[in-house]
Amino acid sequence: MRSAASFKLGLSHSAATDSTWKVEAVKQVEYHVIAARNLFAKDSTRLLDGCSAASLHRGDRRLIIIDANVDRIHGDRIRGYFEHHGIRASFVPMRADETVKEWGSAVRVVDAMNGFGIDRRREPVIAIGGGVLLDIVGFAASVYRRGTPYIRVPTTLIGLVDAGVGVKTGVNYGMGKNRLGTYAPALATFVDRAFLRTLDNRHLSNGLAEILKMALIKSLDLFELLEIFGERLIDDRFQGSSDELDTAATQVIAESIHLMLEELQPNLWESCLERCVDYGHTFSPTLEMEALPELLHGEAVAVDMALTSALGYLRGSISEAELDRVLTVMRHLGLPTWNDVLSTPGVLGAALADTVRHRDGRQRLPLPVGIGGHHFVNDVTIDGINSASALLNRKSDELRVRETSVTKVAS
Ligand SMILES: NC(=O)c1ccc[n+]([C@@H]2O[C@H](COP(=O)([O-])OP(=O)(O)OC[C@H]3O[C@@H](n4cnc5c(N)ncnc54)[C@H](O)[C@@H]3O)[C@@H](O)[C@H]2O)c1
Ligand SMILES: O=C(CO)[C@@H](O)[C@H](O)[C@H](O)[C@H](O)COP(=O)(O)O
Ligand SMILES: [Co+2]
Repeated sequence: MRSAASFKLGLSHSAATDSTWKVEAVKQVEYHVIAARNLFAKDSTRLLDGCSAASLHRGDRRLIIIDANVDRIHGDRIRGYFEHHGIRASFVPMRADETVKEWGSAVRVVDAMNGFGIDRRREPVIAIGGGVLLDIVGFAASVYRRGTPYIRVPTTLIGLVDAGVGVKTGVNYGMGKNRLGTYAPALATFVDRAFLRTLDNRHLSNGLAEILKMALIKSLDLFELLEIFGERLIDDRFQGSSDELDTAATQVIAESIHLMLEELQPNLWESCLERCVDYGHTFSPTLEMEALPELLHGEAVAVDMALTSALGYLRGSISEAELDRVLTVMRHLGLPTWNDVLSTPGVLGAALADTVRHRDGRQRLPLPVGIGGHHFVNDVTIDGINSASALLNRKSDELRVRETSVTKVAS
């Protein structure tokens, strides 16, 4: 018989005292964001080869959760692709917009996984759709059997540059934006801007808000690209109908993803809550939910960025000329700089208070420094926000008047 002393244990503890065990483990994470034009063209093997983890060669069937609108427009082509490559694909079309980004939709995905009898490790769920669909499917997959692999194919601009590249999943709960969620990277995301051909102007503008966010806090170069090409990229739906627009579309999307991943990779689990990518997301979660369905996600982010740019000007971190330049670009990109929800009594204070709870008791509020820089502040007061809101209201009115007179002169 072995004596107790002969057991070799990996964890250390002292038998002489009441024991406590400390467990430390590191989880290695690897995922891929892969640019792939015309992903579902029959001769494209990008999705098949993808990367070893996301390869479709493992097993010959797949569960595909697809945004119902995307299915209506692109479904035949996508079905044809899987048939062509001998993969038995089960399609589950789902309505996916902010008003149904809720627990019940996640349950529908869980039901689909149960119905399909998904093989937990070798049959990644494929999510095809906008940010809402990706967030819902990612959430459901991450809790199903405590984690089932999934692959993302974003079909909106927000999906391509933001919702498809990070590790956050979630659904709204009550008035709480993304109140239920997990950190769960997809195996891979395939970024195919051909999908943007069928996206309407408003949703293209919506995605440009998140690109503008990256520009305002990190890159004057990207901001200038948006100034020069923003409107034309919307008209062209990022399809690259000329060499110049093709280069601009590629640069804007790639740079935005790159800047985002630069911030995410060292802080994937948000152990540091001073995140510059939270810019535009201090007041907007509350504004978006209060105004739902009037404000899209990117529009609420734009209103927040306009407000905090005005605040930055009043605090001396950006000049008035820079503030005007930012507001002008927003308008050119088809984004609002104002929404009346800003005037709802108490809403800005409540929004800040909720964000402070989200950021472990401090504001950690990213504010612009010039265009392309940022710093974090913790001393914003309600009076300061109200002054910024009043200034923004006035400037937004002036912009509208100027736009109306320009339109009159043009007609
Ligand atoms: N997880 C993250 O890190 C992250 C990051 C940014 C945003 N988000 C979330 O993303 C959501 C917003 O995503 P969104 O802007 O993509 O909205 P969305 O998913 O609601 O899509 C917008 C609309 O476009 C339709 N659609 C999708 N693709 C289309 C296409 N190719 N052609 C025509 N119509 C198409 C959809 O059916 C929908 O009606 C928000 O809920 C936001 O919180 C998540
Ligand atoms: O909107 C999102 C994620 O939902 C992104 O654009 C953004 O970069 C950040 O993740 C936001 O700051 C949101 O963070 P959180 O409030 O969901 O924690
Ligand atoms: Co966002």
